[in-house]
Amino acid sequence: MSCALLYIVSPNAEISNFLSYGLPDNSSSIRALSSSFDGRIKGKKKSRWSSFSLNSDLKYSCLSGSNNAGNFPVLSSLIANPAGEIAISSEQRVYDVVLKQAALVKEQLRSTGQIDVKPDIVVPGTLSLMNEAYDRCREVCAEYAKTFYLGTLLMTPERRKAIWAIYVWCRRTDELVDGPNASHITPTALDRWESRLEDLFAGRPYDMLDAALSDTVAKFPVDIQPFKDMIEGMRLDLKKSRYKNFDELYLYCYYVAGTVGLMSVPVMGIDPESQATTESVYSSALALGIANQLTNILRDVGEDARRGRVYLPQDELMQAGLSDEDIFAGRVTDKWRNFMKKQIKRARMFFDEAEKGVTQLSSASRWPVWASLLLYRQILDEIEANDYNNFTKRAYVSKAKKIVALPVAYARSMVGSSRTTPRLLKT
Ligand SMILES: CC(C)=CCC/C(C)=C/CC/C(C)=C/CC/C(C)=C/COP(=O)(O)OP(=O)(O)O
Repeated sequence: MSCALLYIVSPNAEISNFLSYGLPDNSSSIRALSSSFDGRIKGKKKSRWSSFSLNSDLKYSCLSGSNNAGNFPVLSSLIANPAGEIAISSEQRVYDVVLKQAALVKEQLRSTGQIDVKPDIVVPGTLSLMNEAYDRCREVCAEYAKTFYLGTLLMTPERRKAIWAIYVWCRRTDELVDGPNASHITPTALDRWESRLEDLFAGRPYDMLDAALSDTVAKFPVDIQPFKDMIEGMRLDLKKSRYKNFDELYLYCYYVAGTVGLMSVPVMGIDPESQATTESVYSSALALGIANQLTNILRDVGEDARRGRVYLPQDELMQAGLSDEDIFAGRVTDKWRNFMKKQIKRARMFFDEAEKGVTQLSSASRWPVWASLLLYRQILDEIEANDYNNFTKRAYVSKAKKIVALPVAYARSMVGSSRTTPRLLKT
């Protein structure tokens, strides 16, 4: 979740060991993959926390619409399949998950009047073990997502620990298909990873890192669905390297990044005085995940192509007079620039959608989210500054720009939700 802020430095072997700690003997492929946390980061391999189509013009014209359930932009709620039948779009399907997550939070608000962290049930000896488990998560987060980690220090102790635990689980999941041993991963290994997830949600964690997440999900209204969906994204990545249209790419982006937004909101918390609906805050969180992923895809076009992957809507490429061959050849032409301009415009729309929700988060959670949003969005500016050469130039935000972004993010985080109608008075 924090990837937009990963200022990654030399990964450390000890931390790698945490990631493979306690894997079942029969899951040697998971063990091999999980234990290889380091390689990809140093070598800057393609990350899953990285990697979108829609009938382009239609997409933009629909963007200001809203569906009947909230302020979620209906980008493509109904789409026609090649046979001309109308099908439910990925966005609509994903929105159902958003509604479910929001309902869980509302349920808790109704019963307790606030989003409360359940107290620790202290069984002698277990508290220190749990502290140790969270401490390991903290170390991983501090090592791999330095700036985000600093941001989490502004959160309440319970929230920050929970964010670390979620971060570590996402990172481990990502490593299964993006780590150095990714070529050994099979759908069966992902199935095993999913049953481990179910176990930890049922209070039966397999290892210490799982134990921290198990504790987190018992304390916060976090649902299993986004976690399962992230694993689904990994399955998709194993079998798919082309996306027919934006609808398909949107679903992929939801799986691998939008899910992170949905996992984070129940922990980050919504400002008790927020006037926004819970659904709209979840929609913004989802939009931030999608925006980050689209940006990541646009930044990494060349790197992905070298792995035989094209995470761009094939129909839009075709409409622009481009093909996979143009991408593999890496030629920056006017056709490519025009295509890229549209893709960048779409990613920015998702960032705009995300912005609406940041101000609704609880005050202590806003700063890290603003910082990650501002920094990741700047990658799009850098792609433009590179004259759209994302084949051989990696767009990155300079240290100086990052440093400037932090106080800007801090200043924005001071602006919260409107104070007129406290959220508890809303239905
Ligand atoms: C906006 C509201 C209401 C809440 C915030 C909810 C959150 C935290 C959303 C963030 C979702 C997120 C960070 C998803 C990960 C997306 C992504 C593309 C990560 C990139 O990961 P890496 O590929 O490791 O990054 P780099 O390659 O840039 O290091």
